Amino acid sequence: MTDALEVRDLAKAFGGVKAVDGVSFALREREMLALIGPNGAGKSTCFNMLNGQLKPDGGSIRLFGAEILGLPPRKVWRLGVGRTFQITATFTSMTVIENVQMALISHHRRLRAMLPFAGALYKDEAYDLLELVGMEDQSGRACGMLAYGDLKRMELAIALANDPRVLLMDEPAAGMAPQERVQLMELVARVVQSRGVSVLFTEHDMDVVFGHADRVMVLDRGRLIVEGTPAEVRNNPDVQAVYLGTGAVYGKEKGADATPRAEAGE
Ligand SMILES: Nc1ncnc2c1ncn2[C@@H]1O[C@H](COP(=O)(O)OP(=O)(O)OP(=O)(O)O)[C@@H](O)[C@H]1O
Repeated sequence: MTDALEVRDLAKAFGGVKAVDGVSFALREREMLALIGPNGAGKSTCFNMLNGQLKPDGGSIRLFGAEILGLPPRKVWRLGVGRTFQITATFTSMTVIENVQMALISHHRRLRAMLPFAGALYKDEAYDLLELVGMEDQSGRACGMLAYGDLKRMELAIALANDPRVLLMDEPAAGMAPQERVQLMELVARVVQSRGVSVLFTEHDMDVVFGHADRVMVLDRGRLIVEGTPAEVRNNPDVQAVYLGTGAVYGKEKGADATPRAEAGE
C-alpha cells in the first residue's frame, strides 16, 4: 500500500543552523503519527516544508506517491494536505456554520458566489461537518462567542471542508483543559477512521502523544533520533536523555489503563 506521505532526506538550514537535517519517514494511511521534540528541535520547520510554506534545501516529499516538494502552499492544499494551527483562525463576526460554509465554498472554487454571501450555499454539507465534530447545536452562534475547545472543533470542521487526505496538526490540544484534550484527540481518531484521513501532529503534552498516537517520532536538533510505538519511544534511553529533567515522558500509553501520572511539562 502506498504511504500517505513519504519523506526522504528533508533538509533546511537557516544560516549555520541545520533546523531539519536529513529527515526521512513515512506516514501510513489512516495513521496518527506524532512528531515530538524539545523546543527548537525543528518540528515547525518540518511542518512548514510539508505544506509548502517553506522551501526545502533538499529531499523529497511524496503524497500518495506523487512528488509535492517545492509546490506552493495553495497547490499542496488543493492536493489534499490540510493544516490546523496552534492559533485558531476564524471569522469571529460570522456564525459557526457560515465559517464552515466559507471553507466549503473555497474548496469548491465558488468564491465569486460569496458576493453577496449566499447563505444557503453548502449549508447541508456544512451542517454534516458540524455534526461530525459534535457542533451542530452551536451552528448559529457567532464564532467570537465560542469556548476555546469548541473553536478547535470548528477549526477541525473547517480543515475537513477541503476533504484532506493528510492533516498536519500543530499542537492540536494546546491551551485546552485535560478532559477537553482527550475528547478532541478521540474526535480526531474517529475522523481518521470515518474519513480515511492520515494525521501527522506535533504536541508538547505527552499524555496526548502517548495516549493517542499510533506511532511517535522524536526530533532532536534537526535529526530524527527514534521512531516507534508509544511504549518503545517512552522507554528509549535516548528519548529520556533528550527530555531529561522536563518530566515530559510520563504520559499514559494508548490502550493502557487509566492511572494517575505526572503532568507533562515543557
Ligand atoms: N525563520 C527562521 N530563521 C532563522 N532560524 C530559524 C527560523 N525558523 C526556525 N529557526 C531555527 O531553526 C531551529 C528549529 O526551529 P523550529 O521552530 O522548527 O523548532 P520547533 O521544534 O518547532 O520548536 P518549538 O517547539 O519551540 O516550536 C531553531 O534553532 C530555530 O531557532
